[in-house]
Amino acid sequence: MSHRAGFVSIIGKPNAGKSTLMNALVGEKMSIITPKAQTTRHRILGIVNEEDYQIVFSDTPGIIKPHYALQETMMHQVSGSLVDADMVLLVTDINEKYDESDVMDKLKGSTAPLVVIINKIDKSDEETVKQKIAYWEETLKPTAVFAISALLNHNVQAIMNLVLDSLPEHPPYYEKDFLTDRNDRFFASEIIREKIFKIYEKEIPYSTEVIITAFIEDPKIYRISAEIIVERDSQKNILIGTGGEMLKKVGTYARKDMEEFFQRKVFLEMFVKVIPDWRSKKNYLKKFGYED
Ligand SMILES: Nc1nc2c(ncn2[C@@H]2O[C@H](COP(=O)(O)OP(=O)(O)OP(=O)(O)O)[C@@H](O)[C@H]2O)c(=O)[nH]1
Repeated sequence: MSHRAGFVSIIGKPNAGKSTLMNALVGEKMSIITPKAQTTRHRILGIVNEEDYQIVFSDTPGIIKPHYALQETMMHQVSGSLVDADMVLLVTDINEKYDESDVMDKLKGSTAPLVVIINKIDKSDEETVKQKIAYWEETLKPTAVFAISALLNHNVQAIMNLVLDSLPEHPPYYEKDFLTDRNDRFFASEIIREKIFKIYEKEIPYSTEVIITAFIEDPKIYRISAEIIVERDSQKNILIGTGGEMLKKVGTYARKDMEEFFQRKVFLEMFVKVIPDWRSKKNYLKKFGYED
């Protein structure tokens, strides 16, 4: 029996709904989703396996003009995901302005068929949807344009059908029981990071990195230790909160999500550590896995 396989790269501006779409396509909560921009820092693969095909979706960080070293490595990951793509899904937010010039720049290097996704139509009206479809057809001359709501899973199947129709004949790229290229440690740290993005304001989430320092898999319980890295003492104080109250909240929510994700009881301990300006230091970025 013939087998088809390919890479589908999901790109777009921060907050357009890339992670939500990937999760809807893959059907698992793989990429963390929060209302704040730039949540996704790494390229993450989500793999859909069936007997006769394998689709490798890759969710990427939102496209921006980089201001510090961490953002530079994030942008390299976007370019990397375009190189081997068999199809590119450009996700746009229907309620955002038309300026997508940095996105267009990134696309210049790509020869894969381009599909424009107009997302969040649940927050719009028919007339605007029509205008946006016309705008994207005219501007990018894509292979197709879809108007969807990733959040409500509206019209997501139509994208899936097109992806399936276009998938080239190829043996599987990954083992058929592989769902992602990331391990349990990665998801544990992403779950903690998601809670930090949800609970804290302003610069705290962007100044934070989460390192899993221990992950012990006992048959009945996972024992997980994490270090939360911030850039300054003042951030450490905010993160911990009066009497440790805020950090406790992070821990409680994160543990609940981990228990659901891993289908195990979880014991979670967290420590906060200051590394001044880690986001601008190449050696720390490398250590934290941001190397290209
Ligand atoms: N109303 C509505 N909200 C959506 C939809 N899709 C995503 N969102 C919301 O938009 C926000 C951003 O979604 P994400 O999926 O994290 O966006 P992203 O493009 O991956 O963001 P970055 O990681 O910052 O690049 C979240 O609050 C989502 O719930 C949609 O179809 N409709």
